[in-house]
Amino acid sequence: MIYLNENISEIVIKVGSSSLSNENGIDEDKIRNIVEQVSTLKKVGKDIVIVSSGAIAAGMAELGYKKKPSLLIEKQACAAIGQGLLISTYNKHFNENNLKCAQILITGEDFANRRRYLNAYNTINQLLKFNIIPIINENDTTATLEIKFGDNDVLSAQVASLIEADLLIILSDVSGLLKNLNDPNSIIRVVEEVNLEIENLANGKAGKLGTGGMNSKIKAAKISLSAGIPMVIAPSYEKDVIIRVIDSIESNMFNIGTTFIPKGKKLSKRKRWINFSLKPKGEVIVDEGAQKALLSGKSLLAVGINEVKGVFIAGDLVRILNEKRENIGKGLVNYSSEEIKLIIGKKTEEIHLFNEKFGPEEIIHRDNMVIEKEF
Ligand SMILES: Nc1ncnc2c1ncn2[C@@H]1O[C@H](COP(=O)(O)OP(=O)(O)O)[C@@H](O)[C@H]1O
Ligand SMILES: N[C@@H](CCC(=O)OP(=O)(O)O)C(=O)O
Repeated sequence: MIYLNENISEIVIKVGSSSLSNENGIDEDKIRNIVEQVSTLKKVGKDIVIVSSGAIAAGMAELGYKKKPSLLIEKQACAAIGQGLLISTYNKHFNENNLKCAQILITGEDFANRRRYLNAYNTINQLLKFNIIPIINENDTTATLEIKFGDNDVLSAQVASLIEADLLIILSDVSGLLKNLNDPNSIIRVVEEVNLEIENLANGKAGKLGTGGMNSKIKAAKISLSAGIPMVIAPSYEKDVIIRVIDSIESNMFNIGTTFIPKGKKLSKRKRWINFSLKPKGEVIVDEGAQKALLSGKSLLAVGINEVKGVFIAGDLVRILNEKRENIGKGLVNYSSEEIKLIIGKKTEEIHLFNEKFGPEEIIHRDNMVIEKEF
């Protein structure tokens, strides 16, 4: 049965390396199977964006690697060799189904730059209008460790959040999130909150061909849920898995994979971008009064700041910590670390007295702040 509910019209499908390759490189049968399911969904009017791994695995096979190389530069070379092969395989099978696909390669740096982030959004949207299936991968050849998304699970959740998709499906080589890796029956069917107990289930290792492992799928779930988007980790090897996942959500049966259901408050798109696409460049330590003000939704003023750490410029993201060094949240600063040091603990009137050029009174405006409150 094909799901026709209009509520789920935009779907991001992440395909892990093990779901499309084997020790000999790209596994055409696996790709054909995914492409055929996507084609079925396109016929009933769904918009599909694929986030596909597999470039490194494809390149490894070409170079005769038996296991994943450890050096980043070797992986980058493998990805450069494999990415073309990967896309041409998708292209061949989509063409057989009278569909076209497009390649998009992005890095974490692209998403950290708001203009490029919005450009990515516009391009994906235009492709969808053209009825073309965007196939996104991290640009492994240019992404170094500091600017990497790290894995495609997180990238797929960022993409789902960017286009405000209705559903994110992560296809992998496991039946879902397991309590015990050796017992497929220990699957958790529904997760409503990604708490420590859930985070601790991920054992930190990826499979032979994968990169992110379960850790990164849990990180992806946090991003997806903060955007109000349900996410399902599902077994790519099950017949008609994508269509069954959609059915499982539609019927509230949750009978395939692990479904993460959004329950909490949804963050605005801008706050999601601040929270998940940018890396903090420093820290501000605030006093108790400021902590209270921030938790009740106010902006951060100089008077509540005790200390500044790191070197940053206006517009950078910084962490906000309390006096016990517990995390309160993050925000974009209106001033550099050097400027803030000059006005720490001062009231706005005092600051204006000695520097009339002083701009906005907020060091971090509440619209540019995300409260995380991990204490
Ligand atoms: N609690 C868990 N439940 C299921 N899989 C887990 C868990 N903890 C770690 N894993 C590992 O995560 C792997 C899937 O991630 P990964 O190898 O990155 O695959 P993919 O290429 O599909 O992203 C599984 O094969 C499994 O070894
Ligand atoms: N960008 C890499 C994939 C990295 C990755 O996250 O892999 P996986 O854990 O298999 O989804 C590639 O194309 O090989």
